[in-house]
Amino acid sequence: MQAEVVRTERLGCSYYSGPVLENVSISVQAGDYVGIVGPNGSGKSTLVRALMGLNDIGSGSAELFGVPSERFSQWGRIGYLPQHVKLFNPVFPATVAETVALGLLSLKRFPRRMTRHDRHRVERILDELGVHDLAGKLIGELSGGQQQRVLLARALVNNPELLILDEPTAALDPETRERFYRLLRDINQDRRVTVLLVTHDMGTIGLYASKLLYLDKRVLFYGSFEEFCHSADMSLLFGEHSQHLMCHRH
Ligand SMILES: Nc1ncnc2c1ncn2[C@@H]1O[C@H](COP(=O)(O)OP(=O)(O)OP(=O)(O)O)[C@@H](O)[C@H]1O
Repeated sequence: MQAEVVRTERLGCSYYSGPVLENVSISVQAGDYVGIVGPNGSGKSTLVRALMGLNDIGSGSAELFGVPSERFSQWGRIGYLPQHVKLFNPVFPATVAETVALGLLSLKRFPRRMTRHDRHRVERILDELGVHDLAGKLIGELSGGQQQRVLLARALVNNPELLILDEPTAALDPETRERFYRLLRDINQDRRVTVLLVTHDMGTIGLYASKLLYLDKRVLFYGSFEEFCHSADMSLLFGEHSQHLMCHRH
């Protein structure tokens, strides 16, 4: 049996303005690549923020690696790339290597020192993401796509088992976006990292993700792409043309 990485049971979240998510029940298995889609304001970011302990859970429950989220503390097992990461100011005084090293240091207790092994890990991940030659550059001098790769390197430097990304491709040009998606696919397939990816790239996500979560304050669909593509309910919801566009792989 595969290990369960994320489980929510009738999860609900509210802001002062009212409920945003209701009755969300999902189970994510190790190795899954879940595309989380839905219209603006449908609660996608709220869901991943609730999993990360950044939003309160109003009702129901969530578990990470089998541990109730309120008691979960092994944050090194999760890499998180939040939405709207501000691109860095050109004079921000940190190099690429230092920015990635922060991903390691932030999980250490005081005194927060880099070991030789840590430096090696930073170098290796920069290499894997193809930004090794930028290691000594100031992060603010890089293009948006390069900065996004560096932020992904920071999220990956602890060798997380689960990677949660909230609209990571929003600022990328189409070519860089494709490359980013291929990179994530390789991370998911070669390293067996479980991926939860919030996106509006409805036409692209079908090429890469193994499961689809369609949210609109509640779960409208959760299952494999095969199920999605053969669902008459989803044809009614999206229209056959849009469903076909998302299903070109299947
Ligand atoms: N901090 C907050 N305080 C109050 N309301 C909020 C807050 N954050 C989000 N909301 C509201 O909650 C709802 C869901 O927002 P959320 O950001 O989760 O949606 P989303 O599906 O990620 O949207 P998008 O695709 O536009 O990024 C929206 O109506 C939003 O206005």
